Amino acid sequence: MAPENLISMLAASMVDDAFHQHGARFKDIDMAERKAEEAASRRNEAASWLRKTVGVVADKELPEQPSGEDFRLGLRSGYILCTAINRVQPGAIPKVVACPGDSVDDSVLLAYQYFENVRNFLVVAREIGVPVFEACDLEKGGNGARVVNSVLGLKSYSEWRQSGGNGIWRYGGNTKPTTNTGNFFIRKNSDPFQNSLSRNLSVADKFLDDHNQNINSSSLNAALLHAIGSEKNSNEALPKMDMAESVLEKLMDLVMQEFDRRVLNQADKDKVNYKIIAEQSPCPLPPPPPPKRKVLAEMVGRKKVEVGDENNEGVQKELVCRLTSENDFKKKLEKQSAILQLQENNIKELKCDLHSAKASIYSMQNNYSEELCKLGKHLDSVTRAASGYHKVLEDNRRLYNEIQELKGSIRVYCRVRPFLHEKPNPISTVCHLDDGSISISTIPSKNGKEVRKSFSFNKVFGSLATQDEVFSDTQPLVRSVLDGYNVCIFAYGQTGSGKTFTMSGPKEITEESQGVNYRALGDLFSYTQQRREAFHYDISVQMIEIYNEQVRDLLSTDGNTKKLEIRNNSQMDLNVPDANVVPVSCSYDVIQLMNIGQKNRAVSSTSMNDRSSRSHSCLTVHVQGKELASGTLLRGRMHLVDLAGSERVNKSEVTGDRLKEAQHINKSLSALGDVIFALAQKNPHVPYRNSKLTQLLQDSLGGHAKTLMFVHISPETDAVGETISTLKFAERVSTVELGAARLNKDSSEVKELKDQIASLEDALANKNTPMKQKTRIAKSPNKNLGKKPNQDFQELLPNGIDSAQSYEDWVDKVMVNKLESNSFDRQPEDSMNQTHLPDFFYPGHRKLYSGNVISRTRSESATTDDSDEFDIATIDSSSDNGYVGGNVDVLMIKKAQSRIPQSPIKHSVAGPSPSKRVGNNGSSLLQTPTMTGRRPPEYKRSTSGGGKTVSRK
Ligand SMILES: Nc1ncnc2c1ncn2[C@@H]1O[C@H](COP(=O)(O)OP(=O)(O)OP(=O)(O)O)[C@@H](O)[C@H]1O
Repeated sequence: MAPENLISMLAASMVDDAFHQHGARFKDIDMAERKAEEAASRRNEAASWLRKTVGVVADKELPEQPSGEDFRLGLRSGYILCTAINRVQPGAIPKVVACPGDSVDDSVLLAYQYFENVRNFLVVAREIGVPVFEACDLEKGGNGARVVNSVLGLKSYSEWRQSGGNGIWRYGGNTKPTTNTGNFFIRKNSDPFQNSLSRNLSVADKFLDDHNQNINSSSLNAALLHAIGSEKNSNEALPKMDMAESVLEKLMDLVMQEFDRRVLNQADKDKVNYKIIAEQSPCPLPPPPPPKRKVLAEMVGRKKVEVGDENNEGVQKELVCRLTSENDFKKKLEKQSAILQLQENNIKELKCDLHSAKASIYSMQNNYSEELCKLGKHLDSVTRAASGYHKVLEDNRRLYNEIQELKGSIRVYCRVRPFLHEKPNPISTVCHLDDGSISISTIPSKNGKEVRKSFSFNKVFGSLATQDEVFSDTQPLVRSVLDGYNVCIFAYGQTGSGKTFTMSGPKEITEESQGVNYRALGDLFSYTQQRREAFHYDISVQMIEIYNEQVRDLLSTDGNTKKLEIRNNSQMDLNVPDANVVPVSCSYDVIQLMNIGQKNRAVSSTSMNDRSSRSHSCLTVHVQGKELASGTLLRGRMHLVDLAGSERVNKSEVTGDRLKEAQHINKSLSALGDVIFALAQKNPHVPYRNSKLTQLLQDSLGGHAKTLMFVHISPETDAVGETISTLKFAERVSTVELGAARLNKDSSEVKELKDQIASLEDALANKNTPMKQKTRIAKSPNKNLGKKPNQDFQELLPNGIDSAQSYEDWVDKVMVNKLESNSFDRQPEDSMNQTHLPDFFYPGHRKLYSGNVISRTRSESATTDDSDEFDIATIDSSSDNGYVGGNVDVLMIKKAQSRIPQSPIKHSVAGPSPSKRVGNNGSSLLQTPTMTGRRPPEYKRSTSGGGKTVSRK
């Protein structure tokens, strides 16, 4: 083998050895830290040996584990070192200059003496074979490691001597004799690199030894010479140790080069590996460690400087650490790639799992969607069935309501007043109530058992019901006025039971406590606003009261309302052009008017109610709507009636005027009872005219109006008698069927015709032509189209009879005859002398509507006492000349009719019911005859001819 190859092989072998043996040992240990640790450990070892041997470590006391600087400076005087060597080898240094302590100045003299000590120590140490240092190493910035190394060498020597001094001592465990004074690379036995180096150096030593014996003949000689670059001197005999040093230096160079080359190769490989791993890694890897090339170059440079120094173990150690860390990094990378591989495998497995999970989810989804589909179908059928059921229910309700509508049943709402005076645990007679029924507990019967009576109504409101709740159930009825229906809402009940509260509100009215009257008008106005695009509405109101059987206009300032002027002058301020019918355009007007009306109403204090209404009040709202597109007219009228309360005079303890009022009230309510009774029994005769009240309500109770009664009861036990009778009465009212409500609708053509008739009528009147008796057979209802009722009626009058006169007399006659003949009617004693209801309560009131109206409703004609005298014919609403609208029964004179062929259709004849007929001037027929008290001589009732006729004398 060539010598250069041998040296290279030696270097490579050393590097291999170092990598192989100690690669894993320094895993994860930081090089600098490790170096520092080791240096500290060696220093501590040296310090502790000095402490043990000399007693002190330094010229002054040092901590247990001194720093490098402290340790080094502490030995500056050389005293401790010399003492230590004398202890190991007594008398080795005969003269040692003692350390003077802190008090002595560090003068030049002392420095010299110290130097002497140090020099003596180094000389002896060198003789013994202990590693030495430079004197300057004890100064600031000196190489402390060499000082420590020297002390530890001394320690080692001391131990060797103590153990008997067998063999040849050599620091580092080498058994080579210590006679040489050369520098050593040898380090502690524990140092890994040292082991490798030692082993390889042993090879070198052996080689050198061999070479020494046969220096000129062996090829190794050339290798060594080559290694030290002294080939030309190969024949010269070199001193063995000098040659060894040169060989070692060269060897170290080669080791470093080999090391550097390998590390650089490894760095390149790592770089490639890192790139591959980074590409495969699912998550970003930490950046690769910086290339070691520069560091190594530095190390190599440093090695060059330090080679030959016995303290270059730091560099060696550092190199080993570098190698180790590189190795660690490689292992780390391998480990990471193994982890990555593992993770890849795991991911593959997970992917498989995911696929299978997905597959099972898809199948589950399919199953579920099938199930859902089935459920959906099932649900669909159930929903259809349910909606069908609901529809059936709804239809039932609708049909029921329609039947009710068709029957025209009077709706009855019951309201229970709360207790007024707060008593602890008041006992209520109302033991149960729900939406449509109420049970009253009556006085215990003789056997002590509580008796309960139950009543059913359209709606029952408990004592906690608010005004708003009460109105909300009334609202649809109110709104139908705008559609052309006649509506009547009246409050009935015992005195103090809450009628006025429901209709108007409490004494101090707020928005919340407003009663039906205010709310109804407010609602009408807001509803007209909603419809303003399609309809134009005119709304007017009136307010009257029936007080002691007298009718008084609560908003009027003239006539029989003189008293009102005295009671309240405020209405003068209103500046209303027509006091009877007041056009209103907004809720504010209405509120003002109603407030005045309320104030004008007769109210007194009784023991039952401190603000007891002593009159029946009626607020009438007239509505005329015009459909803008077609010109069709809709007419509706609404009575809002607050009746005076019935009272037992002995209970209310009234006397004088109050008593008289109570009697009138009770009488009129009794008349109302009679009317209801007759209607409920479907009696042919209904005694409307027995009181002003029944006359007032005649349209609503007997016509085709929508009628609602609020029946009020008090909850107190002492009122149970009145409560029961009130509820019985209300129940009877609810059985009254008025027939379907009729729409008051005139098409524009009808209106035109009416206007024509009116003008013709005027022309006729102007001509003053004697009226011929004419009969007219209504072959069809349309025949009556455009006929004014008066015209019809005048057509029926005999020749030569003044129409107006005859008309009045005729009515009177009929009435008188009827009164005389029908003892069932309980006509009020003073009926003929009393003021009658103002004409605005009747259809065709001239102030509101164009054209005079002679009309009455079918029910009226069918059930009044006139019914047996007249044939009744029904005409279609389209031919209705009257305000009431719908079927209008007109009178037909049988005699006159006899000349005319009978129509197969039921005839409609001219002529109103006496109770409803109005004269040419539009005033109520009822008013005129009774006001005058005259009886019409021209007419008499005749039953000849077998039919229901009215004949002229
Ligand atoms: N639902 C109610 N909530 C609170 N207070 C009520 C209610 N109903 C009636 N009242 C009060 O009861 C008292 C009597 O009521 P109201 O004057 O309305 O009775 P009435 O039936 O009109 O009596 P009358 O027939 O004597 O005129 C009043 O003080 C009224 O405020």
